[in-house]
Amino acid sequence: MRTLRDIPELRETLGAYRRRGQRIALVPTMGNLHAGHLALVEAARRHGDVVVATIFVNPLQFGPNEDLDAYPRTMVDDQAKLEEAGCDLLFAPDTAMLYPRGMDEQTRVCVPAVSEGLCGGARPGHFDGVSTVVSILFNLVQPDTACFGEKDYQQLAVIRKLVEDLHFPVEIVGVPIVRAEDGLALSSRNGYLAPDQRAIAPLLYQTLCELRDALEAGEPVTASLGAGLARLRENGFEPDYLELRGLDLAPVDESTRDAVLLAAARLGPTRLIDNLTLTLPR
Ligand SMILES: Nc1ncnc2c1ncn2[C@@H]1O[C@H](COP(=O)(O)OP(=O)(O)OP(=O)(O)O)[C@@H](O)[C@H]1O
Ligand SMILES: CC(C)(CO)[C@@H](O)C(=O)[O-]
Ligand code: BAL
Repeated sequence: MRTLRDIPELRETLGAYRRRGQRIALVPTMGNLHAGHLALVEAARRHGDVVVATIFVNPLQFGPNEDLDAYPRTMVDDQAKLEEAGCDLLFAPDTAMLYPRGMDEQTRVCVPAVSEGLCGGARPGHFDGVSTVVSILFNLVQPDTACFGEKDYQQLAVIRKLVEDLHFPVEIVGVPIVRAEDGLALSSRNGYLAPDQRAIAPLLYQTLCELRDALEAGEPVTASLGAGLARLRENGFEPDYLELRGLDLAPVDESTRDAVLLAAARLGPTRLIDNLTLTLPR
């Protein structure tokens, strides 16, 4: 696996693949790779002849009081994991390579409506940062396919709309959430959890599972969500949100059947997100 850090070299290398008629599958990440990321690489291998991963901790999607500086950077480990997983090329630019004018002057992409509320409400500007960097990566790599995790459910919805609205010729593949044995969704930020917090963390997923069972059995939505929030708070979580939405993230109404429970909650300084789909009874 080759690691490239600059744009001209990336374009030249990808041009050669394209001239040979090879399909390119992209896996964008922020690094500190775990089995969730490697599931994206596996999906990419099924969808393309050449797998290109990117590692870039994107300052544009972090708020002023978020963990940009603390975010784990583990390049040597990540390269070994990608190589082992069958990735062909890693693009790992620095900030000046992607944003040569600096943050303030950077042209931005905004995907309205679907970026609002949920994580977009708790992290203002976050999805503009994601949409901007993903647009840049799509323009640089020009992939046939790009793989994203369903753990970041709203992000996936934002990217699907971005691709439609800006007519990117890229097929978006959503990859199911990879979990630890106790149910906790794998995430780089799990590494911030102290042992006592790590022991409590699976309760987020357990709460979603219990809520799913209650809602599928016809329990009332508002009261069930209220009980879920109370359970999280009693156990030391500070929830940002716990919501039931349609699969397209529209609010639910009497006609909604397929739906998704979405949650974000902080345990100390660590922000965890998770989601679970379900079918509401008639
Ligand atoms: N457990 C997981 N299962 C499936 N996909 C995942 C999982 N964790 C992350 N991904 C996906 O990997 C891609 C890169 O995510 P990222 O590098 O931010 O990892 P992360 O572990 O989610 O980190 P963070 O803690 O910052 O949320 C995204 O498409 C994300 O949805
Ligand atoms: C898609 C992404 C790589 C853009 O920085 C990031 O938001 C992530 O890791 O999910
Ligand atoms: N996994 C999405 C990237 C972020 O939280 O900034």
